[in-house]
Formats: sequence, C-alpha cells, structure tokens
Amino acid sequence: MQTDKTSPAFAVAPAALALSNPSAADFASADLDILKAQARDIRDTQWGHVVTYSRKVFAPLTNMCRDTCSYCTFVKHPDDPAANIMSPEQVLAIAKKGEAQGCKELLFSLGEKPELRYDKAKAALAMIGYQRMTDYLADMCALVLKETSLLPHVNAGTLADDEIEILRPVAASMGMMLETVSRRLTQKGGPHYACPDKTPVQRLRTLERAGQRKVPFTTGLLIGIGETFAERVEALHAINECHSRHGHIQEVIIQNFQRKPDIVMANAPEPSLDDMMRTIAVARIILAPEISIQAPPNLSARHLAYLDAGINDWGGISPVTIDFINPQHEWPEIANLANSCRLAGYELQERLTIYPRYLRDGEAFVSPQLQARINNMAGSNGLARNQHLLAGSQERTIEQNFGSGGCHS
Ligand SMILES: O=c1nc2n(C[C@H](O)[C@H](O)[C@H](O)CO)c3cc(O)ccc3cc-2c(=O)[nH]1
Ligand SMILES: C[C@H]1O[C@@H](n2cnc3c(N)ncnc32)[C@H](O)[C@@H]1O
Ligand code: MET
Ligand code: SF4
Repeated sequence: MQTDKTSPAFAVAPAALALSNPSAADFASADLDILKAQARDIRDTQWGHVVTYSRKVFAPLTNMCRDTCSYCTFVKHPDDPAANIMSPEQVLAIAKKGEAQGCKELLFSLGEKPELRYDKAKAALAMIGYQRMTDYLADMCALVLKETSLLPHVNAGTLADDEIEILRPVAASMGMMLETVSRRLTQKGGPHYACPDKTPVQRLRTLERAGQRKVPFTTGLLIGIGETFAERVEALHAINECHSRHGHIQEVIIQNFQRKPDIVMANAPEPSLDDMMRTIAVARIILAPEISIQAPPNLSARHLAYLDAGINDWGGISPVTIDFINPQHEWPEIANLANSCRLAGYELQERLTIYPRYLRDGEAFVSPQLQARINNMAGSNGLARNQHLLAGSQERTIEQNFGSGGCHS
C-alpha cells in the first residue's frame, strides 16, 4: 500500500508497512488502524464487500482422542461415561436434519486416533468392525454422500498419507488447524505437552501432504494459548509457503482461545479484540490474496469488527447443531447476521465447503467421485446456477496471483 505521507495516521505511526517485507516486530509495533486499512484494501480487491459462510451441520464422530490439549473441553477419556463414538444412525439423523434446513456441508470433527492410545477405544471401534477411526470416518463420509445431498468436510487433525488417500474420494474438503508453530508449547506445563498430534512438525507435514494430494484445505491459528506474536507471524509465513508450493489452502481461520471452567487453561486470559484484529489484519497482509480469511462469529460479541480487519468469511454456521468445540457459544441467527453485515456495508452470501476456484481450476482438486455432485450444486462450470454459492466470483485464480511458477512473494 502507498501510505499518504501527509495523513495524520502516518505522523503517529511511521513507515513499518511501507517496508517491502515487514518483520514480526514491524507488524507488532505498527499502528493498528494502518494495518487494518491495508488488510481491507487487499480484501476489497480480491473479495469485495461480500462475506461468506457455509450452512452446515456438525457431527462429533468421536470425542475420544490420544491428545489432551489444555484448552480442549471436547475431549473425553474413554473411562468417562460421556466418551462416545457416534453410530451411523446418529450421523444420518443429524445429516437429514441439516438437509431439511438447507445445509450443504456436514463437518466431521473428532478426536485424533484414540485407538492408538487406549485399549477401550480400540475395543469400541472393533465392536463396530473397524481397526482405525479414520476408516470409520471414511465410511461415514461415504454414507452421508450416499444418503443425503450434503458434502462432507473432515477436521480430524493430523493425517498420514494413506489416511488422506482414503478420505479424499469421500470428502469435498478437509482441514486441520496448524494452531501454532511454537515447539515451546509442547514442553511440560505447555498446552500441547504430551500431544503427539500437536507437534508443529507433524502439523506442518499434514499441510504438506494435503497439498501434494491436491486436497482443498482449511487451516488456521489458535491464538492466546501462550504463543508469542512473532510465532503467529512465523506460522502465517509457513502456511503461505506451503500454499505457494501446492495452491491448496482455501481458507485460514484466526480463532480466539475461549476459557471454560472444565479445562486446564480455565484461568488463562482470552485474547483481546485488538489482539484478534491485529492478527487478522497481519494474516490478510501476509497470506496470498486468494486465501480466504475466516474468523468465527460466535466467539466474540464484537465479531462484526473483524470485517474492518479484513476477514471475508465466517466459516461454518449451523441452524441445527451447536458448536461442539465451544458449546457455550451459540451461533448467530443467519438472518440476523445477514442484517448486521448489511448495516456494516457487507453482503452475506452462502458458499460451499469447497471454494469456487477449485471448481474453476479444473479437476485436480475435486475427486472424480464428487465432481458431478459438486458441479450440480454449484452450477455448471461453477457459474450458471446457484450463483450465490460462488461468492467471490470476482476472485482471481491461483495462476493470476502466483504466475505459472506458483510462487507468491
Ligand atoms: O464450528 C466450528 N467449525 C470449525 N470448522 C469448520 C469450518 O468453519 C467450516 O467447516 C469450513 O469453513 C468449511 O466450510 C473447522 C474446520 C476445519 O477444517 C478446521 C478447524 C475448524 C474449527 C471449527 C470450530 O472450532 N468450530
Ligand atoms: C477444532 C479446533 O478448535 C479449536 N479449539 C479447541 N479448543 C478451543 C478453545 N478452548 N477455544 C477456542 N478454540 C478451541 C482448536 O484450534 C481445534 O483445532
Ligand atoms: C476438537 S479438535 C478437533 C480436531 C482435531 N482433534 C484437532 O485438534 O485438530
Ligand atoms: S483439541 Fe483436538 S487434538 Fe486436542 S485434545 Fe481436543 S480433540 Fe484432541
């Protein structure tokens, strides 16, 4: 952005952003209003004043997990009477409810590989005929595809090559929050201590594998878990570099840690609104413009302010199921959200779980089994029918932003 040297803002906050490659320290000290203005410019050019969401239902396939993140209230030990694996009937019941309410996505979110840590979890899986949770997940995705019109999106944490292979034909998109690149937080006393799936190297490997296999992928940062601002900037660069190799990152979520009474981090402070806004703006400035920036509307009463910091997406919102990960926070009514967005100067539009550019850019990112169904939902060639599902049709393609070499810098 060209900064107007005569503007009062420039007088208080000198040129951090006039630098071609701002450092984390530059981003940390820059005037927040200048950062937000620059982020808005990028957002407006790429996405306009359209803000999207995916109408979805949430299926917590299992709450057992081999990890024990200190911020997580979702996870249940297999000895806990509340520990569970959803039955196919339960999955279908949720899916059918969603279908009846016009949902187009079913988000499977689950604990990571509990069978590798707990005999009880292994036995519970064996009872329903499976050795690995991921195999059951793939079959449940297939069931949803067979019996309903919903597109499965899978958020199962780290994935090995063969897990991605079996999920790819039955999931329209997948995701995994990188969370952080801080190795410090895996040490004793840290939120990721003894969590094998939260070591940054494993998270980064999953991002890379998804790219190699051309899976449209959602990732993001969980902020306020003890990471430094510089570590957030480092994480954003790591995501962007991975995307520059493969073009598969469809969206990056900036999620604010929420305190709950029943977690180890019950007394940890939550990030402030300004902290969220600075991180969102910096994400918008660092990441390639075609990567959507998402922040949840239910984790802050002041979420509309995120629009001023450059977001263009609210993520999945459900008229049917609660947010099982942050169950104390209700979804906004979609009609109310649409109204408040309109008053703020933005149009709320529905989208699919897979972003439009992956439909336009050919078959590489859509598995052949899903091609016809997705095209049918989105309209032929991604444009004709259901125009509203292709929000951001003014988006530039990956090639336009990256050039044929595929590198953004
Ligand atoms: O309701 C939620 N949806 C979450 N989603 C769903 C997400 O908002 C939508 O499913 C995607 O935007 C796809 O449409 C995630 C998806 C991922 O792939 C990775 C992480 C998340 C995190 C959450 C979450 O905390 N709560
Ligand atoms: C599915 C995603 O939910 C996020 N998640 C887990 N626990 C919390 C919490 N207390 N507050 C906010 N987000 C959380 C993590 O980022 C995880 O990857
Ligand atoms: C409640 S978290 C759900 C997804 C997965 N266990 C992760 O942490 O990435
Ligand atoms: S956040 Fe995900 S990986 Fe961590 S304990 Fe909860 S379910 Fe497991």
